[in-house]
Amino acid sequence: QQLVVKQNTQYNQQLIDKLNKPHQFWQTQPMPNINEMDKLKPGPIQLGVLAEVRKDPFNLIDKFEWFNVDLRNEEQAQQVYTLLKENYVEDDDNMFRFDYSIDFLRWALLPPGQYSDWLIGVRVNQKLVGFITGIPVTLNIENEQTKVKMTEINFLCVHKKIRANRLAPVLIKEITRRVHIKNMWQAVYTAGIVVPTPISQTRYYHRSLNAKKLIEVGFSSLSARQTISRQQKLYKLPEEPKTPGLRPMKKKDVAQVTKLLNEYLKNFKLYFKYSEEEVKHWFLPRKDVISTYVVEKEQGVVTDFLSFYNLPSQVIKNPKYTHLRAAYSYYNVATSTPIVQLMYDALILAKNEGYDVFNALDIMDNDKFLKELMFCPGDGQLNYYLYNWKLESNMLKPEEIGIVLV
Ligand SMILES: CNCCCN(C)c1ncc(F)c(N2CC(C(=O)NCc3cnc4ccccn34)C2)n1
Repeated sequence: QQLVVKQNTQYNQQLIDKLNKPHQFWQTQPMPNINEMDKLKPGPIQLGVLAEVRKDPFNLIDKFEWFNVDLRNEEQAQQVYTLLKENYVEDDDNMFRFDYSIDFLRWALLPPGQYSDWLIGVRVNQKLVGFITGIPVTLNIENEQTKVKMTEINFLCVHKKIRANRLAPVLIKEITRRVHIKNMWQAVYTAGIVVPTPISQTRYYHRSLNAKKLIEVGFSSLSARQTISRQQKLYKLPEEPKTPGLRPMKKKDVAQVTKLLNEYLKNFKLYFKYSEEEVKHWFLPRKDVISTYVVEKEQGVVTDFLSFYNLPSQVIKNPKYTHLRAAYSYYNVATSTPIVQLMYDALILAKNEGYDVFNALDIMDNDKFLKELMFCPGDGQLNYYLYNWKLESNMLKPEEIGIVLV
C-alpha cells in the first residue's frame, strides 16, 4: 500500500511540475522564446566555445549505460528496429505506430560522412531502452551565403516502460555535447508535437490509393452520404503513368539529377546542397525504402524527377490488417512536365508498388498539386525546428521550407 501511495505521489508531483513549468527542459536551451523574438539578431543565439565543451558523457541513472549503435551489425540493427517498432511515434488515438524497417534506418542514418558516435543508444542489462540520432548536414538558411554545418536530429525514442525518468532530456544533452565536440553548434529537427520554438508549422495531406483498406483500418472515415464503392470510384487511378520517358532512376542519371535538384532548391529559405555522392545515397532506388523516377527526353536529357519513401505504420489493433502501407513524397522537380501531371504519375506508380496512401506535406511547391490531385488535409502537423539559430523572419511559411526529414 505504502509503495502505491509513494508512486502515485511521485507521479502526481510530476504532473504538477509539468503544469507549473511547461517545457522545463526547453526553457534551458538556446531557442528564441516569444518575448525575445524581436530582441535577438539573426544568427547563432549562443556562441559555442570548443574548449568549454564537456569531455565526458553525461551521467545516467545507475545500471543505464551509453552505447554507440553500429547499424551495420545485424543484431544491433534488430535491437533498434524493435525499440522503434514498439515505442516510437503513434497517432493521437494510438491506432498506428511507425514501423521503420532496418533497410530504411540504414538509408536514413548511414549517409556519406556519418559519425559513429552520433547513433546513440542507452542500454540496461544489454537491452536497448533509449535512442537518439544525428547525421551531418550543411543547411542553407534564408540565402545562399548562409551555409551552416550542423546536425539533423531524429529518432528520439525512450521505451514506454521507463518514461518519466527524464531520460529524453539526457539523450538530447548528450547528442548536443557530441555535436559540440565536432565544433558544430546548430541542429535541425521536426516533431509532431509543439515545444519551444517552431520555425515553421506544416501540415500533412493524404491521397487515398486503397480507399477500402483506409476505411477498414480507421485511417479514413465515411460521412453519411459516402459509400465505400463511391470512394473507390472517386480515387480510381489509370493502370500506367502517362508521362513519356518516365522510368526508374539509374546511376547514369546522378549528374543530371544533382543539377536539377540543387537548382530547384535555391527557391526556398531552408535547403541542403547535394553532392553527387549524396544524390547517389539519397535518391538511387532501394527496394521498399526509396523510389525515384526520372523523365528522360530524347538524347538522354533528364528534365524532371519524382521520389517517395516507404514508411509503413503498424495498425495496432485490427482483425484484418497488421500494417498501413504509406508512401511519403520526398523531392520532386518538374522543369518541363507540369507538376500536377508528374505527381499524378507518382500516385499511379505508388499504387502499382502496393501503397495504400500517398502522404505529402504542404512544403515546397506541393500546394500546387495537393488540391487538384484530391489530397485531404490530415490531423498531423509537422513542426520544423532550428536549434541555436535566430532567423531573420520569426517564422517561415511552409512553402519556404525546402527540406524533407524522414
Ligand atoms: C523526422 N520525423 C518526422 C516524420 C515522422 N512522421 C512521418 C510523422 N510525424 C508526425 C506525424 F503527425 C506524421 N503524420 C503522418 C500523418 C499520418 O499519417 N497520420 C496518421 C498516422 C499513421 N501512422 C502514424 C504513425 C504515427 C503518427 C501518425 N500516424 C501524420 N508523420
